[in-house]
Amino acid sequence: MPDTAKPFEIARARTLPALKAELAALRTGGATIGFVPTMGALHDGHLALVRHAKSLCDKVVVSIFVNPLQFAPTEDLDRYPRDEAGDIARLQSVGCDLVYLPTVDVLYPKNFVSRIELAGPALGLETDFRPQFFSGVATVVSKLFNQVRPDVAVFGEKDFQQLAVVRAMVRDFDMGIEIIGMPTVREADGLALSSRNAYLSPEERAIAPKLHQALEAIRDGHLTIDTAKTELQAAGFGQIDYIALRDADTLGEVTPETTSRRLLAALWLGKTRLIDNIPA
Ligand SMILES: Nc1ncnc2c1ncn2[C@@H]1O[C@H](COP(=O)(O)OP(=O)(O)OP(=O)(O)O)[C@@H](O)[C@H]1O
Ligand SMILES: CC(C)(CO)[C@@H](O)C(=O)[O-]
Ligand code: BAL
Repeated sequence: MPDTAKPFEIARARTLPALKAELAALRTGGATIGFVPTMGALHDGHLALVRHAKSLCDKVVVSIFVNPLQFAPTEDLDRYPRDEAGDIARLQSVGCDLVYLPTVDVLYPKNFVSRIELAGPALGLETDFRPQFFSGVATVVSKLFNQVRPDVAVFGEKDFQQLAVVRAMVRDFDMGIEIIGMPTVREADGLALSSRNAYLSPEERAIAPKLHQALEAIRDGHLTIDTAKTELQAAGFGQIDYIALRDADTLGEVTPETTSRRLLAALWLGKTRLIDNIPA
C-alpha cells in the first residue's frame, strides 16, 4: 500500500502578503484564531501558552520576532538567543497551525514613524530601568494584532507588568481581542523558565532559584524586602533593580482599595537580568 500520509507541516509566513494568505486559509469556515506573540528560543513556558490557545480557539498562530524597538542600545538585542529550526519543531509538536516570522523590514519599513505610549500600569518598575521597553512592546504588539487579527491572545504572567500593559492598550484602543494571562511555568527548583536563562553559567544557574525562594519568603512573612535584598546579594546576585509589592490590578502602590497584591522583582545575576513575580 503506498504511503500517502504526509507528516503535518506547520505553515510559515515571513511577509505580510504570505501571512494574509495563510490566515485566509486558516479562517475557512469561520475558525477562531488564537495568537501567541514571542521572541523565539521557545521553552515549555511558551508551549504552555500555545497549548492553552489551542484549547480556546480552532487555530493557533505564533509569531517569532526579536523586536529591536523594546531593546535599549546597551541591551542584548544582538546576543538574544535564536533557534528558528528548533522553535518550528517545538511548535509543530504542540499543534501550532501557523508561525509568523517577520523580518525587521516587514514590521518597521523605512517610513515607519509611530509609537504607542502608555501611562498607568506602564509607569515604574520595568520602566524605571528600561524606559523604552513598554513603548516598544505596545507598538509591536499592536502591529502584530492588526496583522493577525486574532480573537484571543495569550501572554505569560512571568512578564506580569507587560500583561497589564497589553490589557490596558487593548481596552483603551477598543481592539476587541480577549487577553488571557497564563501562570508562570517553572523549573522543578522554582526558577521561572525564560529564554535568557540560557545566558546563565552553571554556577549562576545554581544560585538563580534563590530569587523565587526569596519572593516566597517575603510573601510568607519570613523576610522583609530589605533583608531579602541583603540575602540575595550575599548569595551572589548583583544589582537589584526592584523588589516591590504592588496592587495587582493597577501595578501602582498598594492602597486600602487594593483587592489583590503582587510581589514583583527584577535583578541581575552576572550579565543576566532575571525577572519574576508571585501573588502576595
Ligand atoms: N516561564 C514562563 N511561563 C509562562 N509564560 C512565559 C514564561 N516565559 C515567558 N513566557 C511568556 O511567553 C511570551 C513570550 O515571551 P518571550 O519570548 O519574551 O520569552 P521569555 O522566556 O520571557 O524571554 P526573556 O528571556 O526575553 O524574558 C510572553 O507572553 C511571556 O510572558
Ligand atoms: C510580547 C513580546 C513578544 C513583544 O515583543 C515580547 O515582549 C515577549 O516575548 O514577551
Ligand atoms: N519577555 C520580555 C521581553 C524582553 O525582555 O524584552
